[in-house]
Formats: sequence, C-alpha cells, structure tokens
Amino acid sequence: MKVGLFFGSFNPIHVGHLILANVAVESTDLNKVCFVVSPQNPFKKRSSLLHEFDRLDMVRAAIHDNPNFEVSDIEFHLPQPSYTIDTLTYLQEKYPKRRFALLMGEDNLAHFHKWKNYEQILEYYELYVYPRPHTPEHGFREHPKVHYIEAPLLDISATYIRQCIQEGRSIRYMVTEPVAELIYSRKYYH
Ligand SMILES: Nc1ncnc2c1ncn2[C@@H]1O[C@H](COP(=O)(O)OP(=O)(O)OP(=O)(O)O)[C@@H](O)[C@H]1O
Ligand SMILES: O=C(O)c1ccc[n+]([C@@H]2O[C@H](COP(=O)([O-])O)[C@@H](O)[C@H]2O)c1
Repeated sequence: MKVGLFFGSFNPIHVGHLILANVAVESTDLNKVCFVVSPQNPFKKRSSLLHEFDRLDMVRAAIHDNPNFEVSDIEFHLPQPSYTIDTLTYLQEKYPKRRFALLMGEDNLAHFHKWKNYEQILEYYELYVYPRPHTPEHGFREHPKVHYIEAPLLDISATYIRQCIQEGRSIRYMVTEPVAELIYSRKYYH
C-alpha cells in the first residue's frame, strides 16, 4: 500500500485539489490519497485562514464519496507551524510498514528549497507533482525523486474562490455541492 500524502491548507478545498488527487490515484502507483489539513502553513498568515476545524469539515464533505480518499487531522496535534518533515517523521514512526509519498502542486515545488530539511524529505520520499499555471522557474524539475503527473492545467485557487464569495459572485462548479452548502450555511469567507 502506497499512500500519497496531500498536505494543504484547503481554505477551502476546491475541484483543483480533487482532480489532482484523482488523477494521481488513477495514473501513478499511489493506492490512496490522504488529505492532511495543515492548521498553519509556515509561509501563510494565520489571519487569512479559516479555523482548521472548519477546513477539516469541508475536506470531509468533499471526499466522502471516494473510497480512495481519506483525511487526516494529525497536524492539529503536532507543534505549529506545520513543518512537513516533522509530520512525515511522526507518521513513519507510527506506521513503519506503510509507504508514503508526497503529492503537491508545482507552485509548492518552486518554494521547496525554503522548506525545513527539504533535502531530507527528498532523500526518503518521492514527490508526485501536478503542474500548475504561473509557477516560477525552479531547480527540482529533473530531480530523480520528482515525478510529474501529466494532466491538464487547472487555473483555479482557493484565493480566487474566497474573492468570489466576498464579491458575491458564484462559486458553483469550483467547489463540490456539499462544500458550497457548508460555506453558505456557516457564512464562511463572507
Ligand atoms: N489548481 C491547482 N493545480 C495544481 N495544484 C494545485 C491547484 N490548487 C491547489 N494545488 C495544490 O494543492 C495543495 C494545497 O494547496 P492550497 O490549499 O494552498 O490551495 P490553493 O488553491 O493554492 O490556496 P491559496 O490560493 O489559498 O494559496 C498545494 O500542493 C497546491 O500546490
Ligand atoms: O515544512 C515546511 O517548511 C513547509 C513550508 C511551506 C509549506 N509547507 C506545507 O505545505 C503544504 C501546502 O500548503 P498550502 O498552504 O499551499 O496548502 C502545507 O501542509 C504546509 O504546511 C511546509
């Protein structure tokens, strides 16, 4: 069993995340994708993030009907901000027989050299990377541990969705219906 760990803020989870995870399961040797909700990305301002419990609820709602997807709140119980190497180390010690890999959009790869102990991540884990529009140049494209997923570019982001909500524009089809229901009933991002 090889599990793709898909770390993210998911503020909110959108169809870009879901398509990426689905293509990854269907076109690579990953058997499952685990969405790991990060309370606090070390590079993001806390004030722009919805509470992690609410982001977790939206991820649960988005993935409930896909048996290949699961969600983890493990980083809620680890020190913050959420450094990926620390979570990986914790998970590998807890599940020594499981094989883990990382799943990410290419924009994250462009800043990967600034992540805590990124060389150690590359030494022990493979990275499955989904191409993303507007990604700056970076030096990881040819790295032997980096595998590109061939799939259509999806020009959608959580930032854009939050903007639409604030401006009263529709987010239909950008998030799944259960996620939209949570956003409107709980007045997230309004
Ligand atoms: N449209 C997309 N194409 C490829 N990868 C994506 C896309 N949207 C998100 N990702 C990837 O999903 C992971 C989680 O991203 P994140 O939750 O920050 O979403 P985001 O849309 O980039 O959010 P924000 O706009 O708030 O920064 C990251 O690895 C990111 O690269
Ligand atoms: O470990 C690090 O140094 C590090 C630096 C930047 C981002 N990350 C993680 O990368 C993930 C992607 O974040 P985001 O906000 O783009 O969804 C999230 O889980 C962050 O905690 C991790």
